[in-house]
Amino acid sequence: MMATTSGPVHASTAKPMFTFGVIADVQYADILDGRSFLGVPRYYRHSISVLQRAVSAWNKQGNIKFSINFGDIVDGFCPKDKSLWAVQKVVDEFDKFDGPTYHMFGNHCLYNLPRSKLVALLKMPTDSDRAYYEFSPCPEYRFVVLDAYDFSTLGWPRDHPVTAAATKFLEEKNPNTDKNSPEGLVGVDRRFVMFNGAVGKEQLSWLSDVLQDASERRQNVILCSHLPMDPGAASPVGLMWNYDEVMAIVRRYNCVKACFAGHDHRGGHTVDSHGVHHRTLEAALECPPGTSAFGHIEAYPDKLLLVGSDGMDDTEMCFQSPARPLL
Ligand SMILES: Nc1ccn([C@@H]2O[C@H](COP(=O)(O)OP(=O)(O)OC[C@H](O)CO)[C@@H](O)[C@H]2O)c(=O)n1
Repeated sequence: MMATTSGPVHASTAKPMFTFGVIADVQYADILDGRSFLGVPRYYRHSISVLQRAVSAWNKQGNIKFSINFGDIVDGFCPKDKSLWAVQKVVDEFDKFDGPTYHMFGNHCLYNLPRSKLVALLKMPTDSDRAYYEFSPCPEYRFVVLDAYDFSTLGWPRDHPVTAAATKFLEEKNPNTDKNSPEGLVGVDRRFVMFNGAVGKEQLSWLSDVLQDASERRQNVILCSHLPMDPGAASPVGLMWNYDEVMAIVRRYNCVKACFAGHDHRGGHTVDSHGVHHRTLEAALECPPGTSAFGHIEAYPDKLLLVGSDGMDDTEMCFQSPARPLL
């Protein structure tokens, strides 16, 4: 039995259908250690060692089918003339893993490089500049990777209509001169800061179509996003701007079993009122030298089991409604 924040995890005797690796917020930069805005130590050079340990553990385990990187591959403090080099250096480490890695955008990625460049560098499986996509590792499971900065002030060209619309939106929601500051905002309204973003209209409609199709196929869906989507699993200041709209779509179907995210570095876990698990993953960046935050997740027909390294809590996520046979 393993220790967890959410109760005891019972080692399963059954074989998982598949297993995948997870890591979040590497935020690598070739700079001296520093601190977050709130004073939490950040180890910019050590974070790539955490990734190296993750890849080595996944390869050693031998049955990790793919890995998911939950965004913020490099830090905003990375000198901009080194951004391309730093992203490539981290991608090269992921490439040492014996399987594909699925990436998503985080705010720090977008402080460094434009969206179009990142889509290519991160080899996102899309046929355009779109940074959201889905894949199915087996007939019973579907993964949806969201672009949580599709509607945001980050990453789009200055004269792009999304930049103008998102700037106006933030102006209406956040009265502070510094739009990264949540000062004066109360409760979940604290999420209306510039380092967050939203899933845009077209992406919402695409999500609804994917979930409809997954429901018809009786698939378990796992939503992946850099930004958390439930206040029980993250601090309000880390939430997606329109997490409520995304969750309203999720609740039209009952195929989504878990939502995974990064961004809020201390991590968290909750089960929402509809039985959906929300697990925010602990950040690689904030692991003191010699420690690590990564894990692998075993997928069963009726649950997910996250087995974490020292800095990532183990979590058993039992589904409220078990998977049914395919039609
Ligand atoms: N209260 C704050 C918090 C942050 N900032 C500034 O915003 C930029 C991004 O912040 P940072 O902490 O680096 O963002 P992360 O994505 O690493 O983490 C997100 C949060 O932890 C979510 O919970 C940076 O320039 C900060 O200085 C701010 O002004 N005021």
